[in-house]
Formats: sequence, C-alpha cells, structure tokens
Amino acid sequence: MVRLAWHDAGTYNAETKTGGANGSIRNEHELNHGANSGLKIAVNFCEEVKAKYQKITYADLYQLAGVVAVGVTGGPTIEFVPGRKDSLESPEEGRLPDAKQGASHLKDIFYRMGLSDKDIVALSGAHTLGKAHPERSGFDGPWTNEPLKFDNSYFVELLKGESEGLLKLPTDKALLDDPEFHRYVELYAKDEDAFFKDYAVSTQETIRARLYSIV
Ligand code: HEM
Repeated sequence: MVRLAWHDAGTYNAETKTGGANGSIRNEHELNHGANSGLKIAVNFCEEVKAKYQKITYADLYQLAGVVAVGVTGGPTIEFVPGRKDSLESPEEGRLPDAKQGASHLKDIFYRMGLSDKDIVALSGAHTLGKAHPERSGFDGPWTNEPLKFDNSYFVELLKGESEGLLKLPTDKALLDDPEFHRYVELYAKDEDAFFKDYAVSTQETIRARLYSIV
C-alpha cells in the first residue's frame, strides 16, 4: 500500500505545480510499466474498500491506504487531507526511479517532484517495510529483519553494510555515497523520532499534489 501510494504520487511537476496523485495507476497500461510490477495486487485490495465507500476517489483512497499502512505497522501518524480528483491520464513510462542507478539519478527524479535531499532519504526509509520479489523487480528479499514493522532499522542496516538475507538496492547504497544523503542516514539510524517526524513531513510533501486544484 505504501509503494502503491508513492507510485501513484510520482508524477508531480515542481515547476508547474501540477500532476501528482490522481488514481491513474489503476489503469492497466500504467500498471504494466516495469516499475509498477506487482502493484495490481494492492490496487485490487483497494477495490474492496472502494466498493463499500464509493464516494472516496481512487486518488484519495490510495494515499489513505499508504497512510494507514504506515500507522498500523508502528510508524508515524500522517495527517490525511482528502480532496484529490481522479484521472485516467497516465504519465509516460520512466518517471519513477531506476533501482540500478546512483545518487545523481535519485536527485534528478525527486527534485522534479519538488522534493529535497532530506525527503529522498526519509522516504527511502519506507523500505523498512516489505520486500522485493524476483518475479516483479528482479531483486530479492527484505531490507530488514522485521519487514512488517515500521521503524528506523532500514538506516541501521544500511550503515552496517552487507548482511546475509537482507537486500540493498544500488539506490539504497547511493544514500551512503552522497555526503548530503549520508548525514541524514546517520541521523535517522541514531534518532528514530527524527526519522518519524521527517518521514511524515516528506509524505505530506509527496501526496499534496492535486490538492492545489481544489483550494
Ligand atoms: C528511492 C528510490 C526507490 C527505488 C529505486 C525503489 C525501488 C523498489 C524496488 C525495486 C522494490 C521491489 C519491488 C518488488 O520486487 O516487489 C521496492 C519495494 C518497495 N518500495 Fe521502493 N523504491 C524507491 C523508493 C520508495 C519510496 C519513496 C517508497 C515509499 C515512500 C517505497 C516503498 C516501497 C515499499 C513499501 C516496497 C515493498 C513492497 C512489497 O513488499 O511488496 N519505495 N522499491
């Protein structure tokens, strides 16, 4: 749900302040984008809720699902503001980050969404949850030993280096290479409260899009 929320929110344009979470990820062809592999499962879970509560838009529902998933797994409470409109207009493929690349690629992708170095590191901490599946991304395994618990262990593991059975994507390792990124990794590994606080703020930043059109 957290991955679904982030992938549906990934099309914000910082210059024009347009785009962002709009529910378009439910489109079959957007779901077929390589980076979205596996997200059909999360979309289908949301359909059950949508059938019961039809007034909520898909765009709000996916963001709400992400916020709830973080809360129930022990993460920070993230304020949820509804009001996004649905669209079936999908972005072109290739706007989400490529896990095989490094720090400058992450900056290119996230800056375009109006996000900062701090946001990049804080949001990457979502990999405290879940795991990679070889049949989806080609990568395998969880990032932490308790992948159903939202805590700061992603950063603790990152600083420890390779551990048997745990995954580090090239883009995770890139957070150690860049000095700006690195200092936030150190901070969040030491101070879980700082991570939770910044994660909540960065999520607000990521999911704010489209609210502009109604205020
Ligand atoms: C920094 C760039 C990022 C890259 C390159 C990246 C890449 C990936 C990849 C390759 C997977 C494995 C997919 C699979 O095989 O099932 C994954 C899973 C995941 N990602 Fe990311 N991700 C990034 C950032 C984020 C952000 C910002 C969030 C949320 C705020 C997020 C949330 C998740 C979650 C929760 C999973 C686990 C999904 C599951 O258990 O099925 N990721 N990510």
